[in-house]
Amino acid sequence: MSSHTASQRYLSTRGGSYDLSFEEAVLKGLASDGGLFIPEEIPSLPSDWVSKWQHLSFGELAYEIFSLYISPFEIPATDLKDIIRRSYSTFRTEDVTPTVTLDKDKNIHLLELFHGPTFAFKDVALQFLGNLFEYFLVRRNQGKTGRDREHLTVIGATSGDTGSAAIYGLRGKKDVSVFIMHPQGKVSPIQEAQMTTVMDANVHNLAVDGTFDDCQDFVKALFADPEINKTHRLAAVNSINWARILAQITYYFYAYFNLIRKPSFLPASTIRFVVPTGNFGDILAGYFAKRMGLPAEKLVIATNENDILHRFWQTGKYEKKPVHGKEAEGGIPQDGVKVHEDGVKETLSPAMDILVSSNFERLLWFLAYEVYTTSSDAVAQRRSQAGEHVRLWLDALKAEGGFNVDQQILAAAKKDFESERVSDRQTLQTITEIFSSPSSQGYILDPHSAIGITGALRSAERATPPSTHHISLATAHPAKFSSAVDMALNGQRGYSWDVVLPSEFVGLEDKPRRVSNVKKSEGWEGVRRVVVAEVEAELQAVERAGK
Ligand SMILES: Cc1ncc(COP(=O)(O)O)c(C=O)c1O
Ligand SMILES: N[C@@H](CCOP(=O)(O)O)C(=O)O
Repeated sequence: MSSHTASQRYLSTRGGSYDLSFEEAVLKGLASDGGLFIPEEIPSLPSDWVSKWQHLSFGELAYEIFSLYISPFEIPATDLKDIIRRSYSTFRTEDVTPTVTLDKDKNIHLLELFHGPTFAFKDVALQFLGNLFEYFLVRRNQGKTGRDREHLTVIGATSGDTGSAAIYGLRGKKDVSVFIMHPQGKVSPIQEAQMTTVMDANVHNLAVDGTFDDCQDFVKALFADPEINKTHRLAAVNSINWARILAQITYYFYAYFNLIRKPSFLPASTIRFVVPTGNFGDILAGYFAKRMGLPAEKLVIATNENDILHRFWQTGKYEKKPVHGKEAEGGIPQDGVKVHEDGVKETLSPAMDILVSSNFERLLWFLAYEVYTTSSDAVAQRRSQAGEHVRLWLDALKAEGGFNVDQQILAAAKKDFESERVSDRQTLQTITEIFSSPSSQGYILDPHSAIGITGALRSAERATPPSTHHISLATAHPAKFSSAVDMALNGQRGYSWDVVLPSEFVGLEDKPRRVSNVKKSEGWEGVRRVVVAEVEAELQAVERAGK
């Protein structure tokens, strides 16, 4: 009997690697052919999943879901349970990801994902990933000393939230150095302070004078570089890492169970999840949940004015197209709004200022598999055919800045997803309206979560049957984005910034910081130089300290 089921083995979306274990997929992060890892098969739920799972705690539910993707021969049940317990014990609420109802009449609910250490949804996955890295390293390094020990060099790109969540998940961990690139001046002041005030020796912040996409390109270039891969074991914390997606599946199920317990949820009710989307990681976890059997009628992608995904769902064309300030919907605040040469627009929801969404590649693989392969072919052949389609699309994106899919692929994408594009003007309006609405009682949304709620309200307008419930994902705490929140709420009765600010953030911006600057013009080779030098210095310091 095989020790791994198909859902516990991993392949690359570009067809270059297959039959990898969960540990290999997680530690490699990105496949050597440039593809992303996905399980060879999406597991189905046990037939009694509702009765068996509906009263489980968040951690217990996570264990049931993770076990479908991780063989117990790789991580024994007791160890996996312990990793999960430690990962979610750092959250400020026992519920981990509670759901609140914002509008009873319209059945709009908010899934709050910001109760972890850095106040953003990334903590759900990165607390887990940090402990997972540690677990694998302890196991691999047993009995080894000095330079014989395996050392992970974690490289990440952030538009603000992944960086802080990764740093908090990995700070102080043995045998791991973590390098986080952020676009200089384009993350919020609190996000920047969260990252750069962490003084643990294994944490390295790099400020790049470019956009998030530049940082993400540097990460991918480093993973593809044979030179650094010879000397360093690189690992990914971005949602290119499969464990990030896996960990995010849990809250879709958890929210579902919370919802079906509500008296307003009737047997005939349907559910839509609305997800503020940038890199397509969060919503991809919803897609996995849906494919596993979670009864979600649709997943609604809500983008800001960086709307490559929305345009794809409208036209079937995935294209990096410059967004011109004057053309942008809503038109405010236009003065001083920067549109970068590559087309990324600086919006009030900066964590979603992303042009190319990494995880879209994972969805493309499943669409190609569904549309272009037939069940009469051998499974291995079907997988490699799907990989070949993905490779061609991604090559065209690189060479020509975009690609078109045919109507069949677009129709398959529309089966599970809808999309909405939300302007800055609308984002502010939603924050104001929700705050002043009697039904939501002064609730303060952060701008990303406001994009989700705007999408939910629009979807509710057209959703049939009328008993549709919308669960919109609240991806960050409002205190992380003071300028947008202030812009929307200043002067509103009952609003004061002091009420928003958690004690954890008080004084954070005055603490000493450590960050190195990297010029975009130095390219990924410039980043490589910094990484190599700083890892070496760190290892020498560990040796000197005799640890
Ligand atoms: C606050 C916030 N909301 C939404 C997103 C978009 O999530 P995803 O990139 O998984 O689509 C991000 C960043 O990724 C974020 O930091
Ligand atoms: N919004 C993200 C961008 C990186 O996305 P990831 O989910 O792939 O890590 C951020 O906050 O850094």
